[in-house]
Amino acid sequence: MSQATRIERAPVVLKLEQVSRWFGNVVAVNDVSMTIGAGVTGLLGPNGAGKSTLIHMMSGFLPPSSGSVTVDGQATWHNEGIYRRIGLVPEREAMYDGVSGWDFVLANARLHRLPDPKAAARRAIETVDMLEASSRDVGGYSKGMKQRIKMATALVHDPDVLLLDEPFNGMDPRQRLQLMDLMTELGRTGRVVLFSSHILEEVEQIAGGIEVMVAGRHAASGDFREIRRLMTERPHQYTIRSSDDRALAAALIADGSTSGVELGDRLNVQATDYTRFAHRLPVFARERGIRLYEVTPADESLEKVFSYLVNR
Ligand SMILES: Nc1ncnc2c1ncn2[C@@H]1O[C@H](COP(=O)(O)OP(=O)(O)OP(=O)(O)O)[C@@H](O)[C@H]1O
Repeated sequence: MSQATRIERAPVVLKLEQVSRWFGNVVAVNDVSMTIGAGVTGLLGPNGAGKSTLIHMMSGFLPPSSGSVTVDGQATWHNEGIYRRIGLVPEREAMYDGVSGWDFVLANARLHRLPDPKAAARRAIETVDMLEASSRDVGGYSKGMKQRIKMATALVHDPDVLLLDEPFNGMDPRQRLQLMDLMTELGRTGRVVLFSSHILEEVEQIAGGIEVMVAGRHAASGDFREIRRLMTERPHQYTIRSSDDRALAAALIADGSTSGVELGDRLNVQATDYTRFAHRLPVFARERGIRLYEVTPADESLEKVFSYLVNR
């Protein structure tokens, strides 16, 4: 992706004060207060934690049941002036297959009543490096390409606040890196860039600060290293696929960084010392000529860590 516009702007503040939102009897967001400033912030939490609900309220598409969500002191809900300052990349795809990427972004530029919608659409599409493919129909795009066109749509009016719901879903490693660079650049130019994820490692790579949600509640906030340290004190579970799971399991069990391994379709490992495990695993594999195909943090373990944060 090409570099985002470098225009510096006055730092923006997105503020939530005692925000709750319920759907019938379900409390999706429960008394959440947070202040998010310029830069990249990760909104982290297990499935169903309330991340999407929070993002919808931040974007002004959903009213809080109680409390307030403001950008620079102005409520986001039902506020047209604020809509012009916010860009949203929703988790779900709300795109028409028979429409080209170009038309999709242009339609949004027109909805924002931009003075030169074509120039704005072109700039946004260039930013996400999709100019060449933009004349093709969205139906033929890969998941990653759709994600980039959604991003162009959110950027077309050059918003101060960019909200992204699980933006890395379905992206290959190269696309992930490109998006991470773009988000970092946007954050550096004074914008609020907030993205949700349930994957800790993703957030770790780009977020300056993090906000952790668990079961609708605000569980932790602020410095990533501090929260990470709390998390590393708990055992982490990983699922591994390799060319020789059995030999890898034997090596790991002999090492002090794991407290348990389970050999089935895949190799499940419980790492007690995360740093040592992350360092030793590739070394073991290389020494034994084993190829590592996949190392994935298992979600349940993160959920345990999250609930640990809430209950501490
Ligand atoms: N429109 C709705 N009607 C009823 N319940 C809802 C609605 N939207 C969300 N919920 C409920 O609110 C809770 C929080 O959901 P939300 O989608 O905000 O979580 P999330 O952290 O984004 O999860 P995920 O990572 O799975 O998207 C869940 O229990 C969900 O079932």
